[in-house]
Amino acid sequence: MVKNSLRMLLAGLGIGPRIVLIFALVFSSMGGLGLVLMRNSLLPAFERMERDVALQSAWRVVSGFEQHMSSLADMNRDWALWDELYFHLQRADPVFERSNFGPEAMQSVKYHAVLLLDLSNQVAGFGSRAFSGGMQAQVQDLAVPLLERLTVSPVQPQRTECGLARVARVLSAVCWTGILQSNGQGPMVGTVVMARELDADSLKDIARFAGATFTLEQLGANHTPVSAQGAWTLPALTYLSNTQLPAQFSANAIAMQYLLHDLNEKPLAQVRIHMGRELMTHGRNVIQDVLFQLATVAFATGLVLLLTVHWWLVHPVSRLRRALAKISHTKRWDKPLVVDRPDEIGALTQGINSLLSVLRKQVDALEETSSTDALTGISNRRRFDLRLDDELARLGRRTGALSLLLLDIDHFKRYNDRYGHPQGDAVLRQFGALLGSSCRRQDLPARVGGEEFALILPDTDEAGAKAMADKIMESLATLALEHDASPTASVVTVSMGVATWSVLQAGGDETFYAQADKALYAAKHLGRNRVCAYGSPYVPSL
Ligand SMILES: Nc1nc2c(ncn2[C@@H]2O[C@H](COP(=O)(O)OP(=O)(O)OP(=O)(O)O)[C@@H](O)[C@H]2O)c(=O)[nH]1
Repeated sequence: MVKNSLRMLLAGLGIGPRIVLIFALVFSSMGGLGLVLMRNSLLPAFERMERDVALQSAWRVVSGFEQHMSSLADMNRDWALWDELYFHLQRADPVFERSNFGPEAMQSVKYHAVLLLDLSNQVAGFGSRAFSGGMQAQVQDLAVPLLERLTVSPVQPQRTECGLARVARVLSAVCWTGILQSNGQGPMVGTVVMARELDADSLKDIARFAGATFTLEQLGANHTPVSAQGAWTLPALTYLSNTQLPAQFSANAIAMQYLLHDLNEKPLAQVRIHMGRELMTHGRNVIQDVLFQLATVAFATGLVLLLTVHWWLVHPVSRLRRALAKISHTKRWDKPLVVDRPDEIGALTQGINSLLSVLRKQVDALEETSSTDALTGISNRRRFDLRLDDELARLGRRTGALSLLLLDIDHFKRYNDRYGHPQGDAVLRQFGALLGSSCRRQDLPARVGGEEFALILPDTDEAGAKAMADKIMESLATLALEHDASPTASVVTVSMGVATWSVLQAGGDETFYAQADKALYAAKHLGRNRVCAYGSPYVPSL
C-alpha cells in the first residue's frame, strides 16, 4: 500500500527531482530532530542551571543573615567569657554596670540591646540604644521571647545560640550564651543576651553578598501568609536543597518566597527574592544562534551536495538520455557517444557505444543484403530505385545531366533452352561483373529483372551514355560467350536503351525509366545488339 503510493508519487519524477526530494526529506528530518533535541535537552539544561543559580542566590541570602548573626554571636561569646561580667553576676557592681550598660557606654557598641539573666533567669542587667527608627528596646522586649525559648531549650554552658526576633517591633538578630569564666570554666552564673537590628545597611550588605535583590516584610504576630512556599528558622542552611527550593518561573523573572521564623519558630517575616531570567534568555539566544548556524550549514551543504550530484550524475545521465533519444529519432548511429569520464557512467556510455557499433554492423549487413542481387553481386532493384530517386532529386541542383541505361541480354530464353538454366545463370553473373568493372565509382550498375540490367550514370549526357554503352558492348564482344541458338549473332549480345535528362521532368522516375525502356524496345526492334537513345527519330515517343 505504502510502496504503491510511493511509486505513484515518484512515477513522473526524474532522477534530479527525486534526489532533491530525498535531500529535502533528509535535511528537514535532521532539522526537525535537531530542533526537538535542542528543545528537549538544551532548554531543560539551561533551566536546571538557572534553578541552581537561583538556589545559590537564596543560599547566599540565608548565609548573609547568618553572617549578620555570626558577628553578633562573636561579641556575645566574648561577653560570656569575660571574668568581670562573671564576677558582676555573682556580686553586682554598679560601676561595672554603668560603664558597660549605661546610656553613654551603649552609644559606642555595635548592638542595640544587652540583657543579663541570673541562673534563675531573673534580670540582672540591661542596656539599650535607639534602633534606626528611633525606638528603644525595653527589658521585656528581649526577655519575653528568650524566656519562652529557654522553657523548651535551656541555656547550655559553652554554647552560643542565635535566632531572629521582633524586639520593640524591630526585626533583630538575638544571641545568648551561658556566662562562664574566661578560661571556659564554670560554674555557669547566668546568661548574656544581645540584640542587633537587621537595619537597611545590613540588608544591603546581604543583598550585595547574595547577588540578588530581595525584600523583607515583617508579618503580624498571628499572621500566616498564604503565599509562603518555604520557611527558614535561622540558622538553618541545611534546610535548603535543590528539591526544597520552591520557585515560580515566569517569562521574565524567577520569584522565591520564604518565611523567616523567629527563635520560637513563629512566623516573623517574609523574604522575597527576585531574579531576572538572563541565563534562560541567553540560553534561548544561544540555541537560536546554533539553530540558525546549523540551518545555514545544512542549507549550504545540501546545495553543494545537490550541485555536485547534479553535475556528476544527473547532468551526464540526462546528456546520455538526450543523445540516445536523438539516435532513435534520427536513426543515425554512425557517430559514437562521447566518453569523457572514467566512472560507471563512462563505462555505461562505452557499453552503449559497443552496442551501437554491433547494431551499426548488423544494419549495414542487412542493408547490404537487402540491396544486393544474390546471383550477380551487384545492386538489386531496391537500391536501384532508391538511387534513381536520389539522383533525380539532385538533378536540378547540379550542372551535369543524368543518364539511365537499360540493358537486356538478347535471346536469353533461347540461351537457357540451349545451354541450360545454370549456364544461363553463369552468363548473368559474368555480365554483372562486366558491368561492375566497366563503370565509374559514382555510377550504379544493377540487376533490375531476370536478364534485365540498368546503369545509372550521374553527370553523364547522352553522348557519354552512348560511349559507355559501346564500351560495354565491346567488353561483351571480347568475352565472346558462345550463343549458337541466337538468330542474330553467334555470341551473347545485349540491347540497350538510353534516356538522358538535364532537368527533372513530369512523372519523375517512372517517366525516366519508361523512356529508357522505350529506347531499349526500339533497340530490340531494330535488330538487337545495339544502343538506342530516347529522343532519336527511330524511337517512338511515350
Ligand atoms: N538462367 C536464368 N534465366 C533467367 C533468369 N531470369 C530470367 N531468365 C530467363 O530469361 C528469359 C527472358 O526471355 P524473354 O523475356 O522472352 O526475352 P529473350 O528471350 O531474352 O528475348 P529478347 O529479350 O527479345 O531478346 C526467360 O526465359 C527467363 O526464364 C535467371 O535468373 N536465370
